[in-house]
Amino acid sequence: MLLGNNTEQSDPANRSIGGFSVIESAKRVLEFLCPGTVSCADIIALAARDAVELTGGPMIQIPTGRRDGMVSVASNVRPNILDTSFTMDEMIKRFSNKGLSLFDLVILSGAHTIGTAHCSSFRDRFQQDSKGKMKLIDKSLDSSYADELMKECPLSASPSVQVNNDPETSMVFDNHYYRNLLTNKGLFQSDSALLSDNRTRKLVEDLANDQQFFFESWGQSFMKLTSIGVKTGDEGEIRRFCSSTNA
Ligand code: HEM
Ligand SMILES: [Ca+2]
Repeated sequence: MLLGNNTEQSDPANRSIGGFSVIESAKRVLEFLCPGTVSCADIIALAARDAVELTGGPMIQIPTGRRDGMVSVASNVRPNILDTSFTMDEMIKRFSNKGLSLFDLVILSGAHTIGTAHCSSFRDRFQQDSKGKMKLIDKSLDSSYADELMKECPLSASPSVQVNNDPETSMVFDNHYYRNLLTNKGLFQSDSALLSDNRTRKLVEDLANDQQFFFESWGQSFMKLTSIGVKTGDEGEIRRFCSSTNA
């Protein structure tokens, strides 16, 4: 079972993930043309790869042949992802558990150059006092940026309100994310941490100054990301529908 109580999708950390119907449509076409061949895991990896290219990022070739898992339990979610509140050491640990380096952490975080976030993922970085004035809680956040965020995310805001991750070029895969970090305008605490930490500051500066360097590095780190824990051979299966296992 992949949907419903206690599955990976049911964990609140996964609540904002969308696009499942798009993956299912791609699967429908593939099953019609070429049954039992392309896994849902491959479709998702290729969709992520294509999203980067379609928004102006680097073109990357990645291997296919992933097989789909048969087990989905909510308790597997939290230990395998990061939270925006993590310290640098916690992030490094989670990444190294997957064979990813400190370099990969800085490069892959650059994905926050596109897309959006719900207010709840950064609202604890500032507070609104009784007069409506912004009080900065996290001093690594630029206060005028925090002011803007508070206006977009007032306490009265609906939980569905979203803001752009990279306000000026949220639809463009560029190195603007790193430029934002340099001016203390990282949206999540986990973004700001990359500039605050001595181990990663220089790399952030280099990426902010050299988009080509970001694009080349992205190719390498994304390749590693899409190779983690891949099932091959007789492990798993090729699902017929991405929303359920075959059995
Ligand atoms: C380093 C640790 C990371 C943390 C703590 C983190 C956290 C988050 C959070 C909280 C959001 C907003 C979710 C919401 O409120 O709707 C988000 C959005 C996003 N993240 Fe990350 N993320 C991390 C790494 C990554 C990586 C490695 C990638 C891709 C390689 C990535 C790609 C994205 C994208 C594309 C969005 C925007 C999604 C959308 O527009 O729907 N993130 N991230
Ligand atoms: Ca951008």
